[in-house]
This record gives sequence, C-alpha cells and structure tokens, in this order.
Amino acid sequence: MTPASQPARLAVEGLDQHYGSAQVLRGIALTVEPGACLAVLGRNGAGKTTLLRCLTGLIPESRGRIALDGTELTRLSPDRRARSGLAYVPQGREIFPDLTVAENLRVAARAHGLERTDAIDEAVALFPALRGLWHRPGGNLSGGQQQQLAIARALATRPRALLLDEPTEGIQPSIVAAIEAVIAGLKGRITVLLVEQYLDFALRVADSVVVLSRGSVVERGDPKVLNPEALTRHIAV
Ligand SMILES: Nc1ncnc2c1ncn2[C@@H]1O[C@H](COP(=O)(O)OP(=O)(O)OP(=O)(O)O)[C@@H](O)[C@H]1O
Repeated sequence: MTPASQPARLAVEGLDQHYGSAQVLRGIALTVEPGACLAVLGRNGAGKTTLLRCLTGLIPESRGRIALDGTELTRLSPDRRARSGLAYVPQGREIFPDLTVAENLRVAARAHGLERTDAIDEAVALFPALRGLWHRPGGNLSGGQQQQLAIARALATRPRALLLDEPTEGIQPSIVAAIEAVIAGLKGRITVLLVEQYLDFALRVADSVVVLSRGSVVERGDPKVLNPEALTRHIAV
C-alpha cells in the first residue's frame, strides 16, 4: 500500500497577474502551514479564482513565486504541479458528466499511479453518499453530490495541498455541513486553501484568513481575532 502523503507548506510571494493590460493580482504573499486551512475571502471580482488558477498553473503568473515545501512550482505545467501534490477543485466542479462516479474517481487515481491503492476507498469514506451513486453518470448528480464527488476525486490523488474554489456555492445545507465536516477532518493531514463567499462557513473551518480586494491582500489573520467590521467592510457588497 502506498502511504498517505504528508501535508505540504504552501508559500506564495510577490504574485502578480495581468489579463492583457489589466492587473488582477498585486503582490500577493501568503503562507499555508502544513495541514492548516487558509480561507481567501473577498467580493466578486477581487481576484480569488485568478489566484487559484495561478497556483495550479492554468494561467501563467506574471511575476512572483509559488512553492510547495520549498520546491518551486512557478512556471511548471499544471500537470507537473498536480504531480507535486497540488489538487484543485474548481468553481463549477468540472466533473466528467458522461463518466460514472466510480470512473471519475478512477481516472483521477490512475493519473497519479494510485489505482491499485486504497486512495479511492479513503476518499469515498469521507463522502459515504457516493457509494449509493457509484454507477450513476456524474452529469446526473445534483450540484451537492457533484461537489462531494469533485472533492473526493481530488482527495483520491492523495494531495499534499488542496485548493477549493467556493465549495458551498449553490449547495443545500445538509451537504454544506458534510463538506464542512470533511474539511475540518483534513486538519493536520492535508494543507487546504479555501476560497469562499460564505463568510460564516469560512470562519468556522479556517485557521487563518486572507481578504483580497482589487487584487491585493487588505486583511489577514486569525479568524477568532480579526475584527468582524474589518472583514465585512471588504466583503459585503
Ligand atoms: N479570462 C479573463 N480575462 C479578462 N479578465 C478576467 C478574466 N477572468 C477574470 N477576469 C477579471 O479579473 C478580475 C478577477 O476575477 P476573479 O474571477 O479572479 O475574481 P473572484 O474574486 O474569483 O470573483 P468571483 O467571486 O466572482 O468568482 C475581475 O475583474 C474579472 O472580471
């Protein structure tokens, strides 16, 4: 059996990103300690998804440095970053609609050489509802079921760091609670960077918080200590 991976330290320094002439990220610096959960908050258009897409390599960073346990990811392809242990659950889930739940999980595990391990069983153990949907095409699942599958699929690659883009968006409360319990259970095992608009959810699960506004970090700290007024000033529409 392949042993589970150790959580990695994710470090970002001086990250800039442009779309054409428009600068969307400005000197982003953040650190997520191994096994901790950092929530990135901010209004629509603040740059949260762009930050995640830069971390995954889906869009090239204009300037800056991204490192996982000190190993530089900057300028590596998305595939190389994924192989380094970075998993991404995008907004909208992007599961394969024509593949069954089982096949969605197997494709991910196989891409990481984990199809003959317990990686899928371990991921599905966190979302037992997926067992009852095993042979259903991904496209036939509800939004909440798809979100659980998307997170399980990412976990089936045994990541060292997990990037989640708004996992609660449009999801029914019972499944939001299940997702919250899973993220809480990953503490100490997988480093998590969570982009969220659902403030209460983010503050409950995160060990630390970064607030983005117009591409810059404007607040950061421990969610138990941060001034709620400072948070809502940058988040409320
Ligand atoms: N492909 C693109 N081309 C040009 N501009 C873009 C592109 N994608 C995003 N933008 C712009 O970049 C800025 C940041 O967008 P981004 O999607 O990262 O914000 P966000 O904080 O994730 O917002 P949301 O919560 O709505 O997803 C916005 O002004 C957006 O309009």
